[in-house]
Amino acid sequence: MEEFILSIDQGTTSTRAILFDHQGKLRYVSQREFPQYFPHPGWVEHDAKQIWNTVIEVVQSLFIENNIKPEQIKGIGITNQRETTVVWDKITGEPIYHAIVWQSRQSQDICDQLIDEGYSEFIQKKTGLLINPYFSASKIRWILDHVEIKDKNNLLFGTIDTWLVWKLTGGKVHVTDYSNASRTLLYNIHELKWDQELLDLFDIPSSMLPEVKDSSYIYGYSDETLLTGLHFKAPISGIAGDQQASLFGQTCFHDGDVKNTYGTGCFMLMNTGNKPVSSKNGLLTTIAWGIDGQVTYALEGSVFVAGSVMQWLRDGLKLFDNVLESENMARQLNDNDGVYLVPAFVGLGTPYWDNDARGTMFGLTRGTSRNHIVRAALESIAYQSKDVIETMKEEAHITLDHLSVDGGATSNDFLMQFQSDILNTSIVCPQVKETTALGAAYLAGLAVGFWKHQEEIAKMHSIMKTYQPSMKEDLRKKYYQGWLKAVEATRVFK
Ligand SMILES: Nc1ncnc2c1ncn2[C@@H]1O[C@H](COP(=O)(O)OP(=O)(O)O)[C@@H](O)[C@H]1O
Ligand SMILES: O=P(O)(O)OC[C@H](O)CO
Repeated sequence: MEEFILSIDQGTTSTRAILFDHQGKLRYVSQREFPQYFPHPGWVEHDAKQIWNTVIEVVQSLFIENNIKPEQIKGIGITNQRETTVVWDKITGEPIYHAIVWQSRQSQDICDQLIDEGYSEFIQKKTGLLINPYFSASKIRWILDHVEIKDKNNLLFGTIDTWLVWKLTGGKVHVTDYSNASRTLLYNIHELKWDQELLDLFDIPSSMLPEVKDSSYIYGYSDETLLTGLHFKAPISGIAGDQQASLFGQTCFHDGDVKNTYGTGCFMLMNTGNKPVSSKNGLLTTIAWGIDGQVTYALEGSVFVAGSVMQWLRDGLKLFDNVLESENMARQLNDNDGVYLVPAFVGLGTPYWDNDARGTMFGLTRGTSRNHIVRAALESIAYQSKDVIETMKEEAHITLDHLSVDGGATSNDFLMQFQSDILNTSIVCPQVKETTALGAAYLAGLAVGFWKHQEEIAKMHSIMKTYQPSMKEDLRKKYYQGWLKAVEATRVFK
């Protein structure tokens, strides 16, 4: 009977269950989108119970539709949208508020106060992060401030990995891994512990926090009564935040290896080995993973709105019915004709970290068509990634001979070719596009002996497609200068 690792990839817009075989090949996938809630401008929320339901649905349909027997599963890997914050009551098992999503800005005031009080350096030294509503700490504080609570002692906090493990184990295990802990603004990435001074600063009881473990580790077993009718008991043996998981899935195992993921947002991570490299230019220092008690660090550039700008064009502006159409629309034009879209819907991330910036469009004329707006949106994804790469080059003194990419939006050929042109660098797409899920599967497989070591995994990595730059230097410069001007103007207009 064939054996698999089950990977659960809980992303910002959808949940996927994927089976990988011993060769690291993607064999079966099941996926469900779930509702996004925007209760106020700049706020983004999910219903944690709906998220859990999508997990049950995708796992069940994966098994039933492909006739998979539970005993074929040798381990479960979980990877998740990071920072998104759930607080629930451990007695009732009920979340006390919606999950506050990483993109949400509702805890801005809490962050502004700490910045005004001069805590930025103090917090960056301990966590490698900036004071920003993006990270979990101010979201927890916001929930504690805004929800009527009967007994604080019964509350548990978790990022989505923690919530899912707790649900999968029938409420027995409250745990996270180093990569997710490092995104909370409460974890000391040098001492590898929850930091009491930060807990005091945000006034968060330590009793709410999960235990922090390696990213490849047997955390517990799935409760067989939960996934109805499947009698499904398997070790949960890998956890990593989705961006770190894709770094692992791209086999960026060595100091200096870089990848960029094009999903809801864009996240570029560089492996920095066993050294946390601190940034002066708006990059984040974070934990990539922990294996056998050894932590690997990464430097990260974060773009808040990338693929989601295409969803806005589809759902908000109704410029097309399917994001796949965007490629053809952009190709109708030979030039951007000076039209720029800066999708700062929830502010700007690396390198600007401007929470107050909002989306803007420039260069409109009577000749501007839907195609121009679509092209400008796709170009904005590439320009934002260039902003991050330029910062990384400056900060880490790297020369990049290629960029490994993954994520939903990499299926857009126009975008990938434009990215290659604007960076003047080749872009390399792996055979397995679901690199995030693959990384979590690798971590889970290593813990249960499905794969023996990282070298075995590295040998399985293969490339599907490479894009080569073909744009003339003067045009490349003109396009990027236009973008920088558009960003500057966006930041003035507040
Ligand atoms: N062909 C495409 N062109 C542009 N964007 C796309 C395309 N296909 C998917 N996307 C975008 O990619 C995102 C989905 O990618 P995915 O990696 O699944 O994201 P996440 O894990 O954040 O949910 C969506 O925001 C979607 O708009
Ligand atoms: O859902 P994604 O893939 O865009 O990832 C979201 C990130 O983890 C947020 O930090």
